[in-house]
Amino acid sequence: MSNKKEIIIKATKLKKSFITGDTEQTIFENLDLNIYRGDFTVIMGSSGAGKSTLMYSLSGMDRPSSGEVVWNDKTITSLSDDRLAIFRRKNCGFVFQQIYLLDKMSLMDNVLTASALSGASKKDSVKYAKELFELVNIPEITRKKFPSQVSGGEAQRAGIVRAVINKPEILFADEPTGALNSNNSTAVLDVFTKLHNDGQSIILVTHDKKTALRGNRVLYVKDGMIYGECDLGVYTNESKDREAKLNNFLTEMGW
Ligand SMILES: Nc1ncnc2c1ncn2[C@@H]1O[C@H](COP(=O)(O)OP(=O)(O)OP(=O)(O)O)[C@@H](O)[C@H]1O
Repeated sequence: MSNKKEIIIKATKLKKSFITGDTEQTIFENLDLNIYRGDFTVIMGSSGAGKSTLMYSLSGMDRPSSGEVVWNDKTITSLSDDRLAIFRRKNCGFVFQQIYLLDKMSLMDNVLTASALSGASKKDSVKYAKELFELVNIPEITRKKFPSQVSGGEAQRAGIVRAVINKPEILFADEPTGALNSNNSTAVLDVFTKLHNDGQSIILVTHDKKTALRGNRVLYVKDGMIYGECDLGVYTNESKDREAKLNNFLTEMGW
């Protein structure tokens, strides 16, 4: 049997620059990158290095200035805005540091609203939502609460349920534990680990080493390119070996 990993995203010669006033700032240029199915890919790098910008280009949330992003056989960089929005809705789940749940709806209704937009049947969605709420450890009583009535960790876990309810090909996360305390953070990271163990492909941007340890592949963005990458192997627990490997890698990268 071949161990060759299947590519989901192939990015070629990506360039992204922003023009502010009369100054052009190039964030990355000539960047080539493959993202593989089933990987938990972590993007690290110093503040302002372009981690989020890269994630936005890969997911179609933003367009690169030039270059190509191909998902399976679909070149998303040449889709119209409308088609790109449909593509994203179908293929991407997003989790951010800020949790954008709708305040006037229960956690369950927030999730069901997201699945209704995808055209899934209500019965199937309710069944799957219940499974996911179990997975993220949110009991039935809490699912009926409004976002203002739950903890930050519970709200973020519900946000993750909403992000994966439509079975996205890739779950994208940008500092998903950035606003959480240590216990809530661990509970959220445990959800990412469970999803990854169930086969979910994940791309996550973080500054945090503890978070990065949950991934199996760490990319380091620096000087407008993927400066280095580290194969951490699959997370089982925060073993000293993986931690040492990540520490050495980050030192090499100039972290
Ligand atoms: N819409 C925009 N207009 C102009 N400049 C932008 C825009 N978005 C990002 N930038 C610039 O691009 C650079 C990279 O930003 P980005 O948010 O990708 O960095 P990052 O590595 O994720 O940083 P951090 O870790 O601090 O969140 C920054 O210098 C930022 O100011």
